[in-house]
Amino acid sequence: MNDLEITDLTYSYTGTVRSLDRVSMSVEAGSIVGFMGPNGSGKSTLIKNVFDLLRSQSGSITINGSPHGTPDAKDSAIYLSSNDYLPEFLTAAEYLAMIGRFYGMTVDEGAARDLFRRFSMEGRYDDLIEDYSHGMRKKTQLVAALLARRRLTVIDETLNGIDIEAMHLAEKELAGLRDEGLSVLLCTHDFPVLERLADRVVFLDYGSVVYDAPTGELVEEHGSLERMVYDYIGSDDR
Ligand SMILES: Nc1ncnc2c1ncn2[C@@H]1O[C@H](COP(=O)(O)OP(=O)(O)OP(=O)(O)O)[C@@H](O)[C@H]1O
Repeated sequence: MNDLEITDLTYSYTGTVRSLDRVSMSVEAGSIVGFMGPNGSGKSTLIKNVFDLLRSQSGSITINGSPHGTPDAKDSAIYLSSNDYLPEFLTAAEYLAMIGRFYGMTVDEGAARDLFRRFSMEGRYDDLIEDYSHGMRKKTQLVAALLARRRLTVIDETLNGIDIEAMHLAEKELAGLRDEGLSVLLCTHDFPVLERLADRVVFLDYGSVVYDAPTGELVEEHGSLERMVYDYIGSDDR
C-alpha cells in the first residue's frame, strides 16, 4: 500500500491561476521520495493540501489509506515545516512530550535525550526553546519526527541549516525509518542527499509533475539530478 496517494490534485489561490494542476503522485510504504521544483512550483501548496492546512479544491489525497482530513490520516503523518517556528515558552522536553500527546504516545525520555546527545545538543534538553539557535530548532523538529515515527514523515526543507555532522546522522536516521517500513517525503534541493537517500524523485514545475521516477533511472538517464534539473530549467520546452 502507498502511505501517501495523491490523485488529480488541483489548487488555485486566486480562482484563475492554478498553483497545482492535476498532480498525481504517491509515496510507497518503506520508501523515501525526494520532492523538488523551482521556487513557486507548488511544493508547499501540495504539502499544505496533504496536511489539510489548505482546503483541497479537487482531487483526492489519502494517507495510510484514509482520506487526508480524517483523524486516522492525521495520526499517521507528521509534517516538518520549512520554518523553525516552535513554541518558545517550552523546553524541548515539554515540546516533545506535547508532540507525543498529539499522537497518543508517551515519549521515551531516554530515547529523546539520546537523540539530543547524538545531534550535539547534550545538556540543552531542559532549556527553553527561545534560547535555541536556528540549527537547534531544526534538529529539534527532526528529533520530534524520529520519536513520533509516523507512517509518513514529510520534511519541507527542514534540513537546510543543519551542520554536516547532523546531516550525516539525519540521513542515517531517515534510512532507519525506511528500514522499518515507514516512509518519508523529503523536499530538498540537496542533490547529493537525494541521490544517496531517495528511492524515487518527483520534480514539479508550474504546478505539474515533470519527472517522477526511481532515482537510479533519472541519474542513469541524465548523469545526475543536478544535470537533469539544470538541463530542464535551461530548455525551451519549459
Ligand atoms: N497565499 C497565496 N496567495 C496567492 N498565491 C500564492 C499563495 N501562496 C503561494 N502562492 C502561489 O502559488 C504558487 C506555488 O507556490 P508554493 O509556495 O507552493 O511554491 P513552492 O514550490 O513551495 O516555492 P518555494 O520553493 O519558493 O517554497 C506560486 O506561484 C505562489 O506565488
